[in-house]
Amino acid sequence: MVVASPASIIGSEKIIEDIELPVIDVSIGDRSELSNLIVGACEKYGFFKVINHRVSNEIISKMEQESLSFFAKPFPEKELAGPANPFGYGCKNIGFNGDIGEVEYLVLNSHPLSISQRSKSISNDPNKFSSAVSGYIEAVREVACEILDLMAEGLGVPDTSVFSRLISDVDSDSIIRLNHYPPSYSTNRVGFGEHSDPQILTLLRSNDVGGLQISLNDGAWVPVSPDPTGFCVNVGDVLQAMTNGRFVSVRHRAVTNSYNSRMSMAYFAAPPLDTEIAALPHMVSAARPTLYRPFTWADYKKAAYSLRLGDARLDLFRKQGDELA
Ligand SMILES: C=C1C[C@]23C[C@@]1(O)CC[C@H]2[C@@]12CC[C@H](O)[C@@](C)(C(=O)O1)[C@H]2[C@@H]3C(=O)O
Ligand SMILES: O=C(O)CCC(=O)C(=O)O
Ligand SMILES: [Fe+2]
Repeated sequence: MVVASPASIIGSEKIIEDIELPVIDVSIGDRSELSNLIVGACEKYGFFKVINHRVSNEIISKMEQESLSFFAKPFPEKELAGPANPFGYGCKNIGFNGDIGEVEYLVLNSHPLSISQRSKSISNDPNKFSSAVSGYIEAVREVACEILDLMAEGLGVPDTSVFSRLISDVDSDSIIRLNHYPPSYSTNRVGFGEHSDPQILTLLRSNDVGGLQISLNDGAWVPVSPDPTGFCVNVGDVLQAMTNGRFVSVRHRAVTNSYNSRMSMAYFAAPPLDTEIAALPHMVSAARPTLYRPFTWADYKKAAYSLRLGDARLDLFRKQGDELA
């Protein structure tokens, strides 16, 4: 039996308020400047904010409205869309290994057919729900593809669609997660504990209530100021492996706000299950040998789901001593 540990109270950790995280205006015309800014942010923080993207307000507010309506339902009705195994509605329990947090959520596979089937247990107007979710996914996927192409260009990789091809594949294993963190009234609490995202890239949009924090290497936490008009973008473990550690899959967490509800929606861009993940040849040299053994996305997902939220999954695939050649 797995015993859940209580969601912790935010206490004595070091919180650094005065670091300016990179904000990237993707509407600027100069592609080479844009790709250099993105590469710099991914190397230093594994994280940046995107503004002036092309996802319309209409698409975002339709999605937000559906999310609000779902979380506003009485608990027994929401439970009909659960349990999250891993898709569906979950409350407080995260994953299968005893992690808990002050959050309720809905995780959906990104395929329109799967959304449409599941929407029957989620919404009183399933067609409206599935059209809002599919429209949102299509629009954020386009932004994600554009960002991934700019990354490849900035890294000098000859095949500039090497990353975006994986997430635009019809069999891509991308998912969407809607999170709702109710106010905690007294002390701030951990809503979604420290972790890295397993996939290639995450695009997260939230309402105007803060809570997201990213971890610096020394254990200090940097709060990310909320901006409902932009996206927070972070590198996932697969992109760290494909760039041979040049980009970092940043550890992050979400804490509750004392007075207001935080709502976030995260799109996790992933490759098809049978994709073999290995460092791109361009990222490997004598001075920078391959860090990870090749694995398929299916292998990686299996490992991720067998571990706790905060475990360093990628370390399982790290080459040791004489394997480093
Ligand atoms: C504890 C877990 C929840 C998670 C699967 C895992 O075993 C480890 C990774 C977790 C995570 C983090 C990013 C995403 O929110 C998520 C959907 C994912 O792909 O990996 C969650 C998983 C989950 O909640 O099912
Ligand atoms: O809600 C947030 O700000 C973070 C959520 C998150 O990290 C996740 O869903 O993986
Ligand atoms: Fe995350």
